[in-house]
Amino acid sequence: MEVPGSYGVPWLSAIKDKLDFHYIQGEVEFFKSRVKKYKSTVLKVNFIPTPPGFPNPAGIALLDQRSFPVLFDNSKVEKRDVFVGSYKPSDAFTGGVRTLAYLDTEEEKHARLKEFVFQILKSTGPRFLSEFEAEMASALAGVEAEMESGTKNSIAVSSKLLDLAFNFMVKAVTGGADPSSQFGSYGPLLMQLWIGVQFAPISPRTQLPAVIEELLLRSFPLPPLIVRWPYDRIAGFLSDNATALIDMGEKQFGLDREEALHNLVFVVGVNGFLGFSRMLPSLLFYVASQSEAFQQRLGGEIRGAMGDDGSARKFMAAVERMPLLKSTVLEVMRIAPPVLYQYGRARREFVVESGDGREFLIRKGELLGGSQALVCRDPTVFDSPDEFVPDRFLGAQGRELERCVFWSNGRNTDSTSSANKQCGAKDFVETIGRLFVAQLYLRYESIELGPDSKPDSPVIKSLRKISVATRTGNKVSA
Ligand code: HEM
Repeated sequence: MEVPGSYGVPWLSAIKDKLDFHYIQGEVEFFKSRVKKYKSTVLKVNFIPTPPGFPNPAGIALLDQRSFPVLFDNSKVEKRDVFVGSYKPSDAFTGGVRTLAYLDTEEEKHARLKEFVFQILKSTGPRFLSEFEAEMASALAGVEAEMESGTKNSIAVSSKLLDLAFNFMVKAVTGGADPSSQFGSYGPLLMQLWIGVQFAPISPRTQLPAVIEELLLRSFPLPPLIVRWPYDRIAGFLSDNATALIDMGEKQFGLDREEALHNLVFVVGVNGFLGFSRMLPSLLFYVASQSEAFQQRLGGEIRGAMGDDGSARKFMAAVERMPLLKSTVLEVMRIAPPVLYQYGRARREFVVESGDGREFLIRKGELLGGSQALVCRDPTVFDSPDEFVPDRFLGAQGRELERCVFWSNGRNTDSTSSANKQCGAKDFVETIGRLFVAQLYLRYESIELGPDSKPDSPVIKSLRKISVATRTGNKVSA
């Protein structure tokens, strides 16, 4: 059967669709309204970015739990230069190197570079956790000091979480080199500039007026030269301080030093910093938005498993004894996946089946894309899909559902490998998510957010520190 939907009038309809997507309907309604109109969860759409600067927006959206996973089938879908749809930022953004994210599994370099990333995680794994723990303690101390100064009623924490994401990633890969010694407090800003300009045409809505955003950011690719200076500074810092990893890339994986370096910058900046700068605020938002009773229950589980020792070492030993923590973090990844879209291009002609059992013909070369925000809320799989239900993944039935969460470019029950395109740090990311929440509730009994909090920008109104009675209770139960 032919895929329903229409691309409309060349250029004009694509531009109208882009305006709908960003400014008129919004990203979720854009897809939902078209699903309703064409009565199909597999349909033709114009993806962003669009003409004039980006001439090939036509694609097929896969918006249900049955069709979406075809994107992870390497025999049918290729990922060569389709990291973010039809848009491929110039290699000049990454020192002239075409980095791992843009390589298909059939390219020989893909497996080598992915193994390099696995080895980075393996060789620096414990360091990632301890740097995270130290940076988080310092971020929370900063929030508490601001609260105690009494000058503000509530504290916006997004910028502190950005610092946390930046510092722990950079310190972990450099073996502890302090980025503030070179960048002062501007490290995260340099990284944001580089990422922002590189991905401007497909970025979420900014705070700029729509017309300016449209003309400035979304009409044509921006020249890499604009962010050459911040990029060179970050790459220079890693080149000077992450020599052990670059040596490893060269000796163990036969990479060119420049290739190892620029892939490392991409991993630290785009994969790590950008990913965590989206994930940490939404973790805080969803967990702290729950009732006091839930926070007590979650905190009780964490403190019961870990006692007073909040160290990363103790955390790893106790992690399997915290099922509610695991379920809660996965529910945040389901309701607010940090990366919203997945894309691929049909390697050959094949048939895809939609959630309602219809079969559609996909032709070789067609651009395919899915919205995790919709697929992870597919009502045929998840009860109350728009509600945050932290217990969702508990028990045997809950464990069955884990396979239907897709934040990592693969099923949550799949394993990343050099033969697939799943996030190279899938397990590690969930571990950091759990460590983050555990650190919160080892320190606080409950957290109250201000009414102007949003998932991407939580505002803390009050923090109730662990009482002596709770502490004594932990010692008894630990
Ligand atoms: C919250 C943090 C993170 C999130 C949400 C995340 C998510 C993702 C997603 C969705 C992809 C697939 C992109 C695509 O091709 O469509 C991906 C790829 C990848 N991620 Fe992550 N990631 C995170 C952190 C990290 C970290 C810390 C590392 C490494 C230290 C990492 C390493 C990678 C690598 C190497 C790939 C490319 C895999 C390949 O091309 O085969 N990620 N990540």
